[in-house]
Amino acid sequence: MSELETLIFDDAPALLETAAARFVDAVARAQQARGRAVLALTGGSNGIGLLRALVADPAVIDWSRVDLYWGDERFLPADDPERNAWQARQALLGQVPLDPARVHMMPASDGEFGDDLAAATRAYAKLIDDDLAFDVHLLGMGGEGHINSLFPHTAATAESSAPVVAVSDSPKPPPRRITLTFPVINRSREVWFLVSGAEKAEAVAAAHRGADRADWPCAGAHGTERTVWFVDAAAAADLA
Ligand SMILES: O=C(O)[C@H](O)[C@@H](O)[C@H](O)[C@H](O)COP(=O)(O)O
Repeated sequence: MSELETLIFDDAPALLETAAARFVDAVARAQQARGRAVLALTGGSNGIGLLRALVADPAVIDWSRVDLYWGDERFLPADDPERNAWQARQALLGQVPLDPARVHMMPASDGEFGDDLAAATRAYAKLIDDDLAFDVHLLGMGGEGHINSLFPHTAATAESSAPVVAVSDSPKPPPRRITLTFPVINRSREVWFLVSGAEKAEAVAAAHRGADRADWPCAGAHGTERTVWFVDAAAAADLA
């Protein structure tokens, strides 16, 4: 039976402090149980804020046994500061002893596949084996409830088999993106939402009442073992 935990904090810094401590613990537990920790990172202020919080004491994690993937990415040149991977590298990844072979960034538009979004998407899908389950999949969330690049009422959000899809017309710029889908998000052992701000309150409440994921994508993401909502008081304002 999967557990739902909703943790409410005064503000985003308090939320990130606790999420970082729990992250360290989750990585250690996964490494102890299965020899490695398989993680899906996310962008946004809190997704990157969590990585920044970890840089304070990086030695508490055995980075050599961490496998990193991304929940979504903007299909832009590798050195574009809008890319989640670029921001993650600045925040943390450039400063810890990761095994480069275990850092699976989504392709950039000036990489191996050039500007071919479909080929880049297929290549990333090859990395996501049927039995790959993230120990922790981090998620930020937009005010309309999007997670990764799964926006309300879109084909990517409705996808029920492909683990990775291309988005060519994202309602939020930039339009071209690559995203993991619900079939793979929902194989994760733990799904963690990192959400702050009053503009997120309606979506937080929709997810907690089990809304339809087509309307509120955030309502469709669950860990097989645990789903944790780290929210600040403003984002929790509409919870019963
Ligand atoms: O895909 C994007 O264009 C955004 O970066 C987005 O997905 C972001 O991660 C969420 O909107 C949460 O962002 P915050 O953590 O900044 O609220």
